[in-house]
Amino acid sequence: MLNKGLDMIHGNPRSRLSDQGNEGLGMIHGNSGVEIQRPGLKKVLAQQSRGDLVVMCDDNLVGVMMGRDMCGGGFLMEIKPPSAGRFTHILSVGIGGSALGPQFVAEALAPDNPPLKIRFIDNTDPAGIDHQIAQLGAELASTLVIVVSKSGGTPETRNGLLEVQKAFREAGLDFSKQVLTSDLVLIVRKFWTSYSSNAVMDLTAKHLLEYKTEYNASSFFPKCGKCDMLLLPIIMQGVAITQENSLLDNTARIEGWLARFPMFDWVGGRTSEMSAVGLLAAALQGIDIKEMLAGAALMDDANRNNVVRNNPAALLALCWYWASDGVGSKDMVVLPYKDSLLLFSRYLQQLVMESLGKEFDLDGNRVKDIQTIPECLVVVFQHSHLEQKFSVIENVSDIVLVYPYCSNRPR
Ligand SMILES: O=P(O)(O)OC[C@H]1O[C@H](O)[C@H](O)[C@@H](O)[C@@H]1O
Repeated sequence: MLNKGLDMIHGNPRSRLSDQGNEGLGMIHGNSGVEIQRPGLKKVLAQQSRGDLVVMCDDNLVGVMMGRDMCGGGFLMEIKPPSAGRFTHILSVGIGGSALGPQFVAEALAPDNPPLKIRFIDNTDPAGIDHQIAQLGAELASTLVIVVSKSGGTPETRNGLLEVQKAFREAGLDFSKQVLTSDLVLIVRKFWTSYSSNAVMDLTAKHLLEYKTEYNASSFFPKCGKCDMLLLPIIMQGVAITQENSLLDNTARIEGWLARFPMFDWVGGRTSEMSAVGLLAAALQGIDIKEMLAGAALMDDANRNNVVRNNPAALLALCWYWASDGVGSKDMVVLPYKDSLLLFSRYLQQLVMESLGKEFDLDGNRVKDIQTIPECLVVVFQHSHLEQKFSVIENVSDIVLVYPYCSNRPR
């Protein structure tokens, strides 16, 4: 799972770089159609965690947001909404695998006061959607909407998007008109392609002006107060993360949304957290996505270990297999002791039940191995569970209990 998720950050899998000669490349731009094989990937992640590289995630808001100016000040690109000074909120619209990962990560890893606070519309309940929009109130004007759907046609997500667009209209904010012309998008893409290939590390005002001239953009680029870098004002309100040519992709393209991040068919929606689906929202909340990727790489290594007792995923699977007689005869109940892991069980539920709840295995054998993780059980369940165990019934062995824990709330 992790490997696929990690590979995703390198964009188009069609061409490959070998391990050799990768130093300094590190970040890969999706348009260049490059993928790094695993040994190279590890090296890249190590470099990223030293902070000397920029994580690129295709066409490429993560790259944009991660970019620092030469003097180490604010973002090189100043991204702002058309009707407010700066973005204050993200409204993420998606469901299932396109919502649960980012939700879990926001709950577990976002700083106490993130630069952008995130809200989710992940169901088609009209009252729930209205509630999220109403709570934004006037801050809708400073809200960046990210619409995530691998298929691009999921009705719940489409409903959420339509409701959000309606709310923008009613607030006098035109969702689609408030996006930038493709000229400047081109400039941004070209800029980052150059930056990411190390061709241009000494980006100066002059260099950016060349782009400005080349694409005849009429925007005014203010200078950074501390160095010579120019700030590119990017005006936008809507971002789509979806498969190319999906309904959502076409909508975003026709309506001229600023950014469209591709999702690839070989990445399962439920395992897409380490792709643009999870990384974009995380980066915008100020979560260190380089550390996320480095941590994922560590787990990826651990879960490839052939020695079962050193392989956490294999151990968990084996325990569950053993405890449920190999046929999923018991449910797994996940009790996070950490408040920050509250949504872990909900994320895991989708991951496991959708992956394993199949009638046939990969070889076409009938397995009907229906393994279940009941809906999000929080640690308070531990309280009632113990009460039940010690006072009412003796036997609660119809479930497998898992207690995820981490010593500190990561920052
Ligand atoms: O990302 P989408 O295509 O909109 O699909 C959203 C979700 O739909 C269903 O729930 C599928 O079972 C999930 O795997 C998927 O993540």
